[in-house]
Amino acid sequence: MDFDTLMPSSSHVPRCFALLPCAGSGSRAGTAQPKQYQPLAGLPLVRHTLAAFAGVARIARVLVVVAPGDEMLAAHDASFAIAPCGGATRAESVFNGLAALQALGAAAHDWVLVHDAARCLVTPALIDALIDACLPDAVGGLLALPLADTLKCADAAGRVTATLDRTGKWLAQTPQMFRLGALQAALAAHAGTGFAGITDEASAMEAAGHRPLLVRGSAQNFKVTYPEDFALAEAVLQSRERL
Ligand SMILES: Nc1ccn([C@@H]2O[C@H](COP(=O)(O)OP(=O)(O)OP(=O)(O)O)[C@@H](O)[C@H]2O)c(=O)n1
Ligand SMILES: C[C@](O)(CO)[C@H](O)COP(=O)(O)O
Repeated sequence: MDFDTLMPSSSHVPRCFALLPCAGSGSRAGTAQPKQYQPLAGLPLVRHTLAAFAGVARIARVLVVVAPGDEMLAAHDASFAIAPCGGATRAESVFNGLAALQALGAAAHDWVLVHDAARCLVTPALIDALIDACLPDAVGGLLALPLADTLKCADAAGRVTATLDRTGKWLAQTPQMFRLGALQAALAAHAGTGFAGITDEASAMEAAGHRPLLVRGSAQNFKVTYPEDFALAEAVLQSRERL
């Protein structure tokens, strides 16, 4: 175990923790190693994600969930903790990570910001905007973007069957910020089905009857998923260095 000890909250003021699921295989990325470790602007991709969270003063601790046996981040500094408890799905990795956060001293009333390790272009400003919007909220919420394009429905042959009304439709991003205890309970309800249909934290919270807050994210906060995404992510990082 690579857990650092964290003192339990000495007051009732909820703290903010970050939980980075980093245990995927990156099968759509076409890289030899999991995409989160692919070099990007001179650093493993996940290091850019970690750098963004390191720039947010209100984050008490960052926990990275990796696959069992994954040593890629083993030689790390004390700026984050690692839990080798990744599961078969993203939701299972998050669920296991929440228990690891509790073992580090996080409490049920603390906030958890769950963020894809693969969204390496998130910025401190975006994370702060989510925290600002969610701290006063009873439920919590997520970064997301209103659909910018016309939305089509397809058949199995790849032909359009309908054009859907995009009014009120958003693309979910991360971070997604909820109280640790509420998120844990919401996810636990799906453990028996292998978290079927739970593709993000908000979907678990919605299924539990909550209505998460949508906070406008950024097109730059995309998830590196396909081979062509690496060059785009690198170009964005390099453009920021020039600023
Ligand atoms: N069992 C899993 C699956 C995914 N993830 C993490 O969840 C994030 C978002 O998932 P996605 O982009 O779908 O990553 P992969 O599952 O790795 O990609 P693919 O579906 O292409 O295999 C990534 O940071 C990934 O490492 C995880 O921690 N545990
Ligand atoms: C959580 C997420 O980033 C929201 O868009 C996304 O759903 C994760 O990717 P996956 O392909 O569903 O694992």
